[in-house]
Formats: sequence, C-alpha cells, structure tokens
Amino acid sequence: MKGVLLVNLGSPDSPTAKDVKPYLDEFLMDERVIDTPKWLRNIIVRGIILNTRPKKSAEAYSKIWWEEGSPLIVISERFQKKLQKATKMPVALGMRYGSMSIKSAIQELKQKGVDEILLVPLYPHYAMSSYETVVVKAMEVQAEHFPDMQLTTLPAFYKNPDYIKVLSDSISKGLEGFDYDHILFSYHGIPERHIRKSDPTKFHCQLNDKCCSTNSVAHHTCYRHQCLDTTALVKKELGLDPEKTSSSFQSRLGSDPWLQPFTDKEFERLAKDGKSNLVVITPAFVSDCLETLEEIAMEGQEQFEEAGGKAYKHIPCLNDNDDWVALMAKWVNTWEENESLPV
Ligand SMILES: C=CC1=C(C)c2cc3[nH]c(cc4nc(cc5[nH]c(cc1n2)c(C)c5CCC(=O)O)C(CCC(=O)O)=C4C)c(C)c3C=C
Ligand SMILES: [Fe+2]
Ligand SMILES: [Fe+2]
Repeated sequence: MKGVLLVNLGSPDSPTAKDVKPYLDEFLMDERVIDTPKWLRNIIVRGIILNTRPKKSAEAYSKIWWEEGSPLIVISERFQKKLQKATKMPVALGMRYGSMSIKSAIQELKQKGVDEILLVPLYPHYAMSSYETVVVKAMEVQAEHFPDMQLTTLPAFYKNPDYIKVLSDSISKGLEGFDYDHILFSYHGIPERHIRKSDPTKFHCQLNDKCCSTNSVAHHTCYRHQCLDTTALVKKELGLDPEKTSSSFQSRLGSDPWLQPFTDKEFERLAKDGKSNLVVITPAFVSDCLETLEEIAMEGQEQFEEAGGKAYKHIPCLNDNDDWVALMAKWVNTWEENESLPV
C-alpha cells in the first residue's frame, strides 16, 4: 500500500534555552547546514554558537509560541490532518530535527501497511540545508531501518503553475484593503558557497542577474534563481508593477557571504526611498514559523518603522489554506493512481 510522509524542519520542545540548545545542536551540527569539516563545525557550533544563541533564540520563540505549541509544528499538524481527509492513503508527519522524528513517522506508516512512500519535503525550493537534508536523512533511515520500504520524493515545486496560482491567490487575498507602495518577497538566505556546492544541475551559478537555467539543460536552477523564479511567476500571475516589487534574503548567520540583498537592509532602503506602506511575503516557507512570525512580522515591522516607514503588513504563509491542501491532495492522489509527479 502507498502512503505519504510530510517532513518539515522541526522546532524545540519548548521556548526555553534548555530545550532550544539540543535542538540547535542537532540542526547546526548537520553537515548540510554548517558545511565545514566536522572538527571545525564542532568548534563553531559547540564552542561558539551554543554558548549564547539558545538564550537569545528562546526569547524569540517565547514571543511567537502558541498555547498548543510551536506554530510550525501546530500548523504542520493541521495540514497533515486536512490532507489525511483528502486522500485514502495514510499520511504521516515527521520533522528533520527535534521531536517527531522521520523514523517514527515511517514506523507509523509501516504499521498501517504502507510499503511505498511519497516523501514530501515541505519546502518549495531546493537548498542543501532544507530540501536536500530531508531527502538524505529519509534515505538513510529507510536504508538502515526499513530496507523493504520504497521511497519516492516530490520534486521542489517553486515554479509549478498550480502552486503559483494558489500562492498568488493567497497573496491577492492578503493585499485586500491594504494600499501598498511595495511588495517585498523575503526568502530564507543561505551562504553563497551553498549555491555552488548543492546545485542539483551541477551547473555553477555565477550569482548574477542572468538566470543559471539558461545555461542548463535541466529543469531546476540554483536556490537563488529558484527563489527569483517564484517572484517572477507570482508577479506575472498577479500582474504586479515591477517597480513595486523586489526580492531579498533573510536570517543570515555567521560572517561568510550570504545571498543578497539582505531583508533587513531592504527595509531601510525601501523606507528611505519613500515607500511608506510595505507588504512582505515569505514564500520560502510553507508554514509560518519563528523566521516569519518573529523576524519578519515583529522585528521587520519595527525596523521598517524606525527607518521611516508608516504601514506594514506580513501576509501569512500558505499554512493549512484549503486550496493548498487541495493542491497537495491532487499531487499525492495522482502519484497514487499512476506514479506521476508534478513538474
Ligand atoms: C526555508 C528553508 C530554510 C533554509 C534554506 C534554511 C537554511 C538555514 N537556516 C540556518 C539557521 C537557522 N534557521 C533557523 C530557523 C528556521 N529555518 C527554517 C528554514 C530554513 N533554513 C525554518 C522554517 C526555521 C524556523 C524553525 C521554527 O521552529 O519555527 C534557526 C533557529 C532559530 C534561530 O536561532 O534563529 C537557525 C539557527 C542556517 C545556518 C541555514 C543555512 C546554512
Ligand atoms: Fe533556517
Ligand atoms: Fe543561479
């Protein structure tokens, strides 16, 4: 029997430094996140970052934590329950880091009689530190604990026309009643080095304006150009004025070069350029989380207003939006019927 395994990033068990520390340890010790040799990663993570970051992160998590738990986990569970109602196959949810492991989610599917899984990394774009690490981890768990289980992976859907339509509709709804001067598409940043290292086409992007896909025979471009593709397609779908939109990259960590422009610098630039009313959307995330609810919706508003901006709105991620659930149901049900996957 076929089944679906949804995988998101994961969160600490509670917004305390005690629980944030082991979560960050697992996350940042991932060789696809901090991609240095292990001895150096140990020094960077355990010798430096984990001394101060857990307290700071716990304070940030406390600001966005819900009564039911971490927003990312709660939203992912709501999505899983709705998807379960829209398909005959068992649907399980696992997290790459922290509690709710991928192993226990596969175990749950196995107990329900599943021997063929569609793995759905809950990320629209392919980055070594998000999509790829989920796939590699699931394959490792499968090989070690479930050798008879078949695993197929849903491709990154950042430019799938149905996804662009659902995303655009939700943005269009969020724009209602807000007289904006500018829409900023803010994506999670990554170190520039990762672009070269993890390009699934093995074509090495030059990080310039020319899309690397024009030089590549494959369907996928690098993470940066995938993000810019999503922006371009939403702009086209909604007929947005190019003068009133731009893309940026948030959440940088450490002093290596990360993708630019940085979202926080964009807040300042836009306010200084006289854009008083700003809308921010965060299409690298399918569910709202620390990075959207605290960094963008709270901190971002403060930064923009301090720089002179007047009105600010963050449009929520797709979360458990019914159209988004229906689209995922269409993808998984089509795979169940005839093995075909969306492009
Ligand atoms: C959207 C995909 C993501 C990519 C790509 C990504 C890369 C990446 N992240 C860090 C460091 C941190 N990220 C943190 C939180 C976080 N990151 C993502 C997604 C991507 N990260 C999400 C959904 C979240 C929120 C989790 C939640 O519980 O809500 C954090 C933890 C919080 C903090 O201390 O700020 C860190 C650290 C790196 C280094 C990286 C690429 C190299
Ligand atoms: Fe992150
Ligand atoms: Fe590129």
